[in-house]
Amino acid sequence: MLKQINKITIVGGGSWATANIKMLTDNTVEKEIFWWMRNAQAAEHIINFGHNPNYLSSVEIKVPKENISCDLKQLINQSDCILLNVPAAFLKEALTGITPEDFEGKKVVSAVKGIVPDENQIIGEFMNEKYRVSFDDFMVISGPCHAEEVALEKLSYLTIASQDTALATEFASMLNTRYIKTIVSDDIYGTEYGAVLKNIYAIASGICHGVGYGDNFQSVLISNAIRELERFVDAVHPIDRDIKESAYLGDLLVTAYSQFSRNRTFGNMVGKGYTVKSAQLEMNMIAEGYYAVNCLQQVNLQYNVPMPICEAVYAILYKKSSPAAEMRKLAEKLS
Ligand SMILES: NC(=O)C1=CN([C@@H]2O[C@H](COP(=O)(O)OP(=O)(O)OC[C@H]3O[C@@H](n4cnc5c(N)ncnc54)[C@H](OP(=O)(O)O)[C@@H]3O)[C@@H](O)[C@H]2O)C=CC1
Ligand SMILES: O=C(CO)COP(=O)(O)O
Repeated sequence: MLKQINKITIVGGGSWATANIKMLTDNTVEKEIFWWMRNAQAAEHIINFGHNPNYLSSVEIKVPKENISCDLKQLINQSDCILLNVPAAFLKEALTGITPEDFEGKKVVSAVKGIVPDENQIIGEFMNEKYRVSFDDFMVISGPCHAEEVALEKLSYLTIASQDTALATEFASMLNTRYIKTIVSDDIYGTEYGAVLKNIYAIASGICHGVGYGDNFQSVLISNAIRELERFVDAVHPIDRDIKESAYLGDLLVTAYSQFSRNRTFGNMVGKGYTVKSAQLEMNMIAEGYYAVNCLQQVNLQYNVPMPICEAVYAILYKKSSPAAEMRKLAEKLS
């Protein structure tokens, strides 16, 4: 079958974008990679020294110098596939000046694990509604995988989801390496919402740790979290899915327990008494779950799924509820 993807633009300059660049350029399937980031100084540094100065700086960047730019429109127009990798809260800003025509005939991949604020849409819905990207041309990269472990070439598994599983299989073949294995799925909604929710549960896990709960309680929290996640994705998009698969349970586990998790680290700081603002300032990175829990409250107005863990995190982050008191209340609702 004719190859559909030949030229890929990665949109974003953070850790996960850097890790995606590494995977795509370590993989030997023929393709050309372009890289957009908003930070001109960082782009200049990468062009001169071959390393991202701000994120995963040990990774050697093998993108041709002339393919790294801050001009997104030009890069999109040169590509047949666009991989979105900025945090959801900044996606609209990153796409300023880009029109539906720019995306015409292109494949779009989301490596974002968040909800677009105000629109309260997952990335597939947002790209479909605002940029007329058909769900048949849309893919999601997810699964339990921290950028830091990709940098260390630790064996990791990614799930590529699309309605068009032949397209997902083609894209997956461009990520496989000695240290990356890929799984193909057709569950865009479950994969996107699963990734959004696990970030919120990782914040809950961090908060619990921060206020002093131990491993025994953590495991009860996470076993309740996977049931809450399943209730929600089944309500939004009821298909036959096994929530124990790596894209759902696996991603929840790695984010809730890993030392590398931004969401867990952020929650831990909040549990220890940092304000939301000071925790955010302390981290050079973005905890998507902070934005997502606010959007999710809105989305769930349609579905009314019982979500006590999300509600507790929302109350702590947005209503200034005491983490210790909120977790004590939550503990009464877990089983
Ligand atoms: N890191 C990981 O292991 C994984 C991350 N993801 C997902 O990838 C997405 C990107 O996250 P990640 O790469 O980790 O991000 P990081 O936390 O590593 O970096 C933050 C990114 O956000 C950008 N940013 C910060 N503030 C602003 C702002 N005000 N306006 C515009 N952009 C801003 C930064 O740009 P700048 O450098 O120019 O400030 C940078 O690109 C998220 O949805 C995340 O959930 C998914 C799987 C794994
Ligand atoms: O999605 C991730 C791991 O699969 C990354 O999670 P964090 O953003 O919490 O680091």
